[in-house]
Amino acid sequence: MLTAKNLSVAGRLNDVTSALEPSRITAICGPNGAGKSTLLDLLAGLEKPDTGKVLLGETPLATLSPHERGRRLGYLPQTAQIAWDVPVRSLVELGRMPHGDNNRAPVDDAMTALDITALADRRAQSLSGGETARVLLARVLAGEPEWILADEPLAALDLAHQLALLRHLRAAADGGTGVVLVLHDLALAMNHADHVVVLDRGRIAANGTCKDALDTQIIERVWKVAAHWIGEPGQRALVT
Ligand SMILES: Nc1ncnc2c1ncn2[C@@H]1O[C@H](COP(=O)(O)OP(=O)(O)OP(=O)(O)O)[C@@H](O)[C@H]1O
Repeated sequence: MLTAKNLSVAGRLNDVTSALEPSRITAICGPNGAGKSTLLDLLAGLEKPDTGKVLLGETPLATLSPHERGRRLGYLPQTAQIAWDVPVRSLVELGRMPHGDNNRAPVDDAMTALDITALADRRAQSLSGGETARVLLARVLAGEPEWILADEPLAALDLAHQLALLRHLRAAADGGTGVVLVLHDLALAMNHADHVVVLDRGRIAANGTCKDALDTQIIERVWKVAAHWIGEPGQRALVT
């Protein structure tokens, strides 16, 4: 369990308490500025709350060494950039750094899952935006973290790569990994998450199953948009 207990950060998160379960995909949704990235940064231990704490199991995240945090939590920021112009494969291999090994299998698996094997020898800074996003995600997956914390991981991906990544994340969740995704696309959250946390102005506005948390009344209250869902479960579309 990854627990955010009574967190607050001045002006950004105001008393957020939420528990995230392993073996499922949790979507964090909410309007611009609601505090989604702030919450993810706190869950990843990259930012310290003014009050409250984050627990990984029973252990306060703040007491873990950066090394252990890096091994257990795989984090992909919203505006991920590649600082070093190394070959793509070397960049993905950096995902193994917290383990101190050069285990090839998880690196190969991650590169296959993100369809970047053909890019292995390309210089990282020569890639397109979507290719860059896939490479950085592969680095996270190569670390085989207990938790994947990703801020808008699907935003730069084309449809086929979105679906491939979602299949991979589902397989990871089925294997016990906790997957936490910040998503703006409410239909992706509705169709692919198991659980949704809706943030509104730094507070939790809804926390439950996709159907409950993304109920049209909540969408109207939080996003100020009148909308309705159409289609079958798993294939729903939001019509405004
Ligand atoms: N380092 C910071 N210092 C002060 N305020 C910040 C900082 N980073 C973000 N904020 C503010 O905190 C609020 C929440 O920001 P956050 O990035 O968590 O929102 P978000 O829900 O991820 O938004 P978006 O959908 O636009 O990415 C915003 O009003 C933002 O301007």
